[in-house]
Amino acid sequence: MVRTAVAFSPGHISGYFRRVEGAGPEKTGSVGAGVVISEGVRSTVEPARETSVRVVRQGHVSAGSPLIEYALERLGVAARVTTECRLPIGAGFGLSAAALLATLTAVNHLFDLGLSTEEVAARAHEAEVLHRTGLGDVAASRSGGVVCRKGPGIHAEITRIYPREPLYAVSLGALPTASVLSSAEAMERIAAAFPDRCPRDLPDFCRLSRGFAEKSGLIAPEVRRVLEACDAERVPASMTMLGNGVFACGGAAEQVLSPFGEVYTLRVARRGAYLIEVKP
Ligand SMILES: Nc1ncnc2c1ncn2[C@@H]1O[C@H](COP(=O)(O)OP(=O)(O)OP(=O)(O)O)[C@@H](O)[C@H]1O
Ligand SMILES: CC(C)(CO)[C@@H](O)C(=O)[O-]
Repeated sequence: MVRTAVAFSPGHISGYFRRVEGAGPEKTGSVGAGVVISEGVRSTVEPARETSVRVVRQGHVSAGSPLIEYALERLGVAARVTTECRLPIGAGFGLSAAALLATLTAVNHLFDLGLSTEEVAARAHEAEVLHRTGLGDVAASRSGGVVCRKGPGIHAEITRIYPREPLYAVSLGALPTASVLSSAEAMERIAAAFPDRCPRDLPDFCRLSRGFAEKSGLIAPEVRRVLEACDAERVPASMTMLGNGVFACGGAAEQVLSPFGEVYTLRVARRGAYLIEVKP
């Protein structure tokens, strides 16, 4: 029987952020706030002669993931990797970071690399920043909660609160993170829109995020229509950063979002990436 390791990492919805450029990927990232969510990525790995990645979502399989391939090469290992998720990719659910954290957690055990959880996160963060697929998602998804990141990278001070109420989200399509992070103009608008405080609770997170989204100029017309429907029912809501999607909180949110697509009911995660099993 082939030795196999399986791990899971929660995803992360970023509500507002500001890029922080440091000397090298370790000190580069973002400050901001987001919610680590119960849904994420499950990764199954087994040793192989060459690395290959299969990305499975709702029965649909695609091949390849440059950032996972990069991270495994840096570790000097080769594995057959299968990632599985329910949420859509590229839609602002932080799945690139979750795929990295889950895969590297599994690989660490599969090959007995002896990396600490901090080293696993450092390598995932490096791959994210270099590929421009995220800035603060790895730091957030290392643990659970509604997070407020006060510095860039995985060593920064992060506060976490754990509300029990769910968050609801719909996706209207992908918005490749790299396309926004590569635009100097978008980064300037984003920096000017940054609300300089941490959220008190989930509704406060939604409101601070909305103020940021409005000023950032990132809201596409189809996202605007959903936000207007939320406003009409006084449901606090904002845009998933960075995706064409909306998250909302409060009892009426599910009903208000439902005409616009599949509504995901998301719990605030209680913990970060973890190993599920190693066999045999
Ligand atoms: N589940 C996954 N398994 C493997 N690779 C993934 C997965 N999700 C994302 N990726 C990698 O990340 C790239 C997309 O990155 P992007 O940052 O746009 O998506 P995301 O992380 O889902 O969304 P966001 O960062 O906007 O929250 C994909 O091209 C793929 O290489
Ligand atoms: C850049 C970003 C919005 C992409 O999901 C996220 O990584 C963040 O908040 O830094």
